[in-house]
Amino acid sequence: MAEVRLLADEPDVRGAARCALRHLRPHRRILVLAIMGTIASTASLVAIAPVVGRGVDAVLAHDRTALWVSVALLVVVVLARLLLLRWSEVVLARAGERIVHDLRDLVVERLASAPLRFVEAHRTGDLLRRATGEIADLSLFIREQLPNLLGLALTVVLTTAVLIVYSPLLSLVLVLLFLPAAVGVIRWFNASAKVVFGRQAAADAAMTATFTETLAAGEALVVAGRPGEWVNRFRRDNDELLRASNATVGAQNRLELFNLLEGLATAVLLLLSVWLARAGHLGVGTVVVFVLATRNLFDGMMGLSRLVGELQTAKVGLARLADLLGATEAAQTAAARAVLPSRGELVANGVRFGYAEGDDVLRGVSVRFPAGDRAGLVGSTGSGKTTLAKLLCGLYQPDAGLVTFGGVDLRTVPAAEIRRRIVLVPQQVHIITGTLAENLALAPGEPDRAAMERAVEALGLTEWVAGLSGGLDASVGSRGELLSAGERQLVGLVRAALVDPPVLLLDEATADLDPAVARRLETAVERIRPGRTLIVIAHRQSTIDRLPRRVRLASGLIVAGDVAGVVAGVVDEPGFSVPGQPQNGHVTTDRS
Ligand SMILES: Nc1ncnc2c1ncn2[C@@H]1O[C@H](COP(=O)(O)OP(=O)(O)OP(=O)(O)O)[C@@H](O)[C@H]1O
Repeated sequence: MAEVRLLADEPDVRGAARCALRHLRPHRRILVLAIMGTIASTASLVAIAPVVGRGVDAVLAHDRTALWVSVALLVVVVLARLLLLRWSEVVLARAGERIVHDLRDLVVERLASAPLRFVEAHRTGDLLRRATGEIADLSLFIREQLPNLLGLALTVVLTTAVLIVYSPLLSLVLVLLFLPAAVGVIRWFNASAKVVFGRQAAADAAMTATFTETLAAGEALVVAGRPGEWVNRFRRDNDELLRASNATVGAQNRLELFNLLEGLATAVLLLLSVWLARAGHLGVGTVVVFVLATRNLFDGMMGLSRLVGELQTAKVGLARLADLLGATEAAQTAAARAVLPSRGELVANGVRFGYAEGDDVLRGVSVRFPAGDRAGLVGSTGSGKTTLAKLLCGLYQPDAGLVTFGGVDLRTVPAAEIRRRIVLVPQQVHIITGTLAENLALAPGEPDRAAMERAVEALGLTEWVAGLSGGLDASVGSRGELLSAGERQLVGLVRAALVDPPVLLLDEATADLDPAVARRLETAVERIRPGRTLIVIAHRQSTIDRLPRRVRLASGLIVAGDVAGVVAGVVDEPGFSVPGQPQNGHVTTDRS
């Protein structure tokens, strides 16, 4: 497990802002433009109250010119507010969509090049939630919450300045009445927000993950007569999400105290300002400005407090997304540049590997496959054959020991280069919804139709393809449901032939194969073989019998009485080693 850093369900939100800034940087020009628009539109909003106050004073002073100037000014600021607000909303929406588009691309790119162990070690639904839901939350943040946050914060600051300019005394009363209570409410909210929003995001991801997995396992559950299990598993996660959501609503309700504070403060201020106006300490225009501006201030504070809640969701989502980008970036920076030779010996030396810490499946496997070798990898179920095959083709990296091809350590070679030289046809060949040709096109190197036809012919599969309705354009159904396990492997073999690698590893399908398909597979394997190394994880006796050499994994985990732990390796020649690496491999080569 040394090669992957696992994702946290509730990652620390502290690094999230830094990560966001990094990804926002390429879009800074459009963001700065939109932010300036938001600032100007907020300034126009705040200017409305003083302009109205000026108009009221002009009416009271019977000054028609001043009144008309105030009316004209009011029209200008209201129009400016509307136009600037709309403009900045459009610009931010565009910027948001662009940022989110780039992030989606980046996440998929990172996931596509992440180590297989990283993808396997996480629930599909969790990765899906981070790659879609969490990015959508970020998009919402940029399009709506960011302009709101800026607008409201600026409204509060500018309105406070207006209030202080118009009446320092009333402003002081307002601050004394409102501020300590407001700070208290926000602190009370924050105390629970840190926990509940993270818990809700994790519960949401868990529910998505369970839903995705149970959908995939639906057929198995129905066949086993236990569809209720699906519902039960989902219900457990759904109930947890409900509890987490209730806790979030509870935390958000704490913010409703602002309404009460607002009512109280407005009442006190109104009474006080009327009293001050009657006593001649304040002009009526000032009272009007003060009441309007106070309203703005409360609206701003209320909006801000609500946003604080929404921002927690965005922050937690961003932290989960940042966690994914950070973990997959670490894997990328370790990327290597070496090139593999076109022929060579494939060697595993002292290879140790485990899926979980302290539970090694392979404990010092050493084995050589010379160029052009034909070998069967055999052993009981769970002995680690597939695991070894994945190590031999660089899909996993050993926790200790080395895998080399032509003397080059696979850890130093980029994944795409390894795929050109060593191809694994897995037990369950992955098929996408579409046609046979679309599936063959997934082979590296973007093969064209002529190359596909040549490969099909070379493997002796022309008749099989012609028998499918539509030939290469035959639909394989949803995720290949129209193809049998053996036929999927035929697709995998044609993909391999399109790459033309010097080493082919075939993890034979265990399912009972239709004799006709089994024959086709055998022919295809024979035809693909010349000149290349062929390693077959053999499950069928007929395959084992045909291979001249067998490499046996003896219970990849435990061999009783072996002090070095488990030895599952097999080598033709014992005793080869790589400097600095332990050598635990045992030799059991069968020759027919
Ligand atoms: N992705 C995985 N995550 C965790 N454990 C795994 C994973 N894949 C395999 N294992 C475990 O590793 C051990 C070896 O599995 P592996 O599939 O390599 O054996 P195998 O010899 O190929 O078995 P079979 O013949 O049934 O295909 C098993 O105990 C299996 O449960």
